[in-house]
Amino acid sequence: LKQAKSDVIIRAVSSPKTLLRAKEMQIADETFGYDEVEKWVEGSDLILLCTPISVILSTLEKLSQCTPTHPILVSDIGSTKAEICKAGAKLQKPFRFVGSHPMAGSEKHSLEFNDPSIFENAYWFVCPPAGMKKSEYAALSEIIEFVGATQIVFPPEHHDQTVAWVSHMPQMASTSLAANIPHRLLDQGYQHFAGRAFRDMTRIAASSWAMWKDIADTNRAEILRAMDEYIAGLKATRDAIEKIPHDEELHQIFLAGNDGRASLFAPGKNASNSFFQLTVQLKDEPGTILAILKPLAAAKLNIRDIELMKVRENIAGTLLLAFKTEEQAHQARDILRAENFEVMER
Ligand SMILES: NC(=O)c1ccc[n+]([C@@H]2O[C@H](COP(=O)([O-])OP(=O)(O)OC[C@H]3O[C@@H](n4cnc5c(N)ncnc54)[C@H](O)[C@@H]3O)[C@@H](O)[C@H]2O)c1
Ligand SMILES: O=C(O)C(=O)C[C@]1(C(=O)O)C=C[C@@H](O)C=C1
Repeated sequence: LKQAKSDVIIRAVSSPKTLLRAKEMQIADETFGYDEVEKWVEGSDLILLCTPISVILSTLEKLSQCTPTHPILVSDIGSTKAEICKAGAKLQKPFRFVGSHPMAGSEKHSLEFNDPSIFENAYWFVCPPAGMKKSEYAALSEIIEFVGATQIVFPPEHHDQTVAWVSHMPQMASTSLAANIPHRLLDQGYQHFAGRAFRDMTRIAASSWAMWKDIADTNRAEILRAMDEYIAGLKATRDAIEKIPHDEELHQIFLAGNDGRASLFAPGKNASNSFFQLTVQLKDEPGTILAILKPLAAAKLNIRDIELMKVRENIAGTLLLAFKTEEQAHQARDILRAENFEVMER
């Protein structure tokens, strides 16, 4: 943001350790401690609250005690919206509040894991109160656009119902899976035999309790509903397996699963831009990723997404590359094949 808009002043509010690091990384112009509320409120145009939800709620309470001298747009990135928007609506002028939530993140935290491309092509929910004009939250929309995300305007309750299914329940499923590896496996060290499926499904089990306890607390009913639906589906799959060799029921569940997964990538309502993907087998030697990226950069091919797909730790694995157009993907495929890489289209 600083590079694109030199007149923007970024004020960071955090712990002394994080503020020091933010200064070193040149991502903050001014720094403030948590308790210096009056100081960081006065003179700000936009305040974006990025703490755990309970702290967003208590900060909104603190803001309501402040009397800044000019208009301030307040927003947040909390993963649930109904309760936060209700609290935000209580802020008086010159504050105005609009809730928001980027659908992108990571199980990792701290500045060291910052990823400037994390919001690229992600959806970013915005929940304005009834009657608020677009122009009143333009500063937030500008940030969303700047980081390459797509703004989706949604009512807060509708947001919470939706993300309960597509984000919160999957977190609970992942956590439950990782929390329940039976001792008969752990005691023998057999968890190390886990393939990519188990590793993919449990990546977010490494997520922070500080973040998720507040999500569970502020979207309890919807998470319970989504989990009940998921558990019923899991039970139906279990029961279908019991009926083998009369396995038509399981077959139908697999077909429905194929369709559900494919629906994530299908064009249609709310579909994000589709991508053309390649997989490249990595060679087990130093600099292999650079050897792939360098000729693509030289050909000015813009990689829209990149993922290191490892089957196990400590092996070379596969690199997944995504391009915006089929033509770019084909050009990349030909360049890499000429460099003797094994490339497949997905
Ligand atoms: N991680 C994700 O995938 C993700 C995605 C979208 C939205 N969110 C939301 O973003 C918010 C932050 O999550 P995160 O993953 O960035 O967590 P994080 O742990 O990386 O960052 C939380 C920040 O809040 C600060 N903080 C913690 N307690 C505080 C307190 N008492 N007073 C002031 N500051 C405090 C921490 O110092 C840290 O800088 C949450 O509300 C979460 O729901 C997270
Ligand atoms: O680490 C991840 O990929 C996440 O799960 C991030 C994720 C999600 O995609 O569900 C989790 C919670 C947030 O509110 C938004 C994003």
